[in-house]
Amino acid sequence: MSGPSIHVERLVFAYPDGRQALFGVDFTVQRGERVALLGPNGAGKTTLVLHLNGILGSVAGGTGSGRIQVGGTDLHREHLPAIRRKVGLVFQDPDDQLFMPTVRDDVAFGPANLGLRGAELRDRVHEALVQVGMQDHADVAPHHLSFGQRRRVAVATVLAMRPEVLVLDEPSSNLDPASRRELADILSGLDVTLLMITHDLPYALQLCERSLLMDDGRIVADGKTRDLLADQALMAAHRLELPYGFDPLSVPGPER
Ligand SMILES: Nc1ncnc2c1ncn2[C@@H]1O[C@H](COP(=O)(O)OP(=O)(O)OP(=O)(O)O)[C@@H](O)[C@H]1O
Repeated sequence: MSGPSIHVERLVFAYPDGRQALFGVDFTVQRGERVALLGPNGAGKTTLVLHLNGILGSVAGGTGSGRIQVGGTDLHREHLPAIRRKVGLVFQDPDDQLFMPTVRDDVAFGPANLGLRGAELRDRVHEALVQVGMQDHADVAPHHLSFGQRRRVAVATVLAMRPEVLVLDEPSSNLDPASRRELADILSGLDVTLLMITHDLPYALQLCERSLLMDDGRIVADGKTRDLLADQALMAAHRLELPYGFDPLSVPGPER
């Protein structure tokens, strides 16, 4: 299926304390695209993604204006349950998402709330755990897993809702190189639209053909990740730094 998956138009937002975080954000992400959201601390990245399923915005405090559509549905108060099924958020800290006695219970929580029961629920949970390679850990308590495994289970809790859009906040943070690579393989194999906040620029290059660069509540660049990272003036102007010796032009990008 093609067509826009996320469409944001003239999005403006100020927190209840008056702090303006978004100053008119416009972008569209097509279905199945993988897009990195880059930018320095305080650029507005989290504020933007929290709008995508109505956690923030005029519906939930603060003042704002603009238009958000997910899968062609306008984000209005009356569509919030539908939008929240379409947009799955994976937070930076998996422990914010895991609170049940076992991995299976955590992954079942969302679909059970949707009304799934019995074999249908079991199949849904198994499918999500297979997607992240954690099917052999279904009966384990999440706090007995490694951080990398907990992050994969957090992704599974969201995938079990069969979202159209998967939004990840810093998916590679605190992962060792092997876990980082395993997660990249999992994410690149998913059939979803993916929007990923990251300060890990090589990870953005590896996973996302396209990047949006935010600063001061605005999108200041939108293009191929490789081109953005190779633009030294752009990078310096927005306080982004590649690891020492890393040449974005010498690394193969995502195969799509
Ligand atoms: N709950 C809040 N109340 C008031 N201001 C906030 C709140 N959360 C964020 N802000 C402000 O909004 C602006 C954007 O913050 P945001 O967290 O969206 O940036 P970010 O790009 O995600 O940063 P980081 O990379 O550090 O996570 C900042 O100036 C921040 O101080």
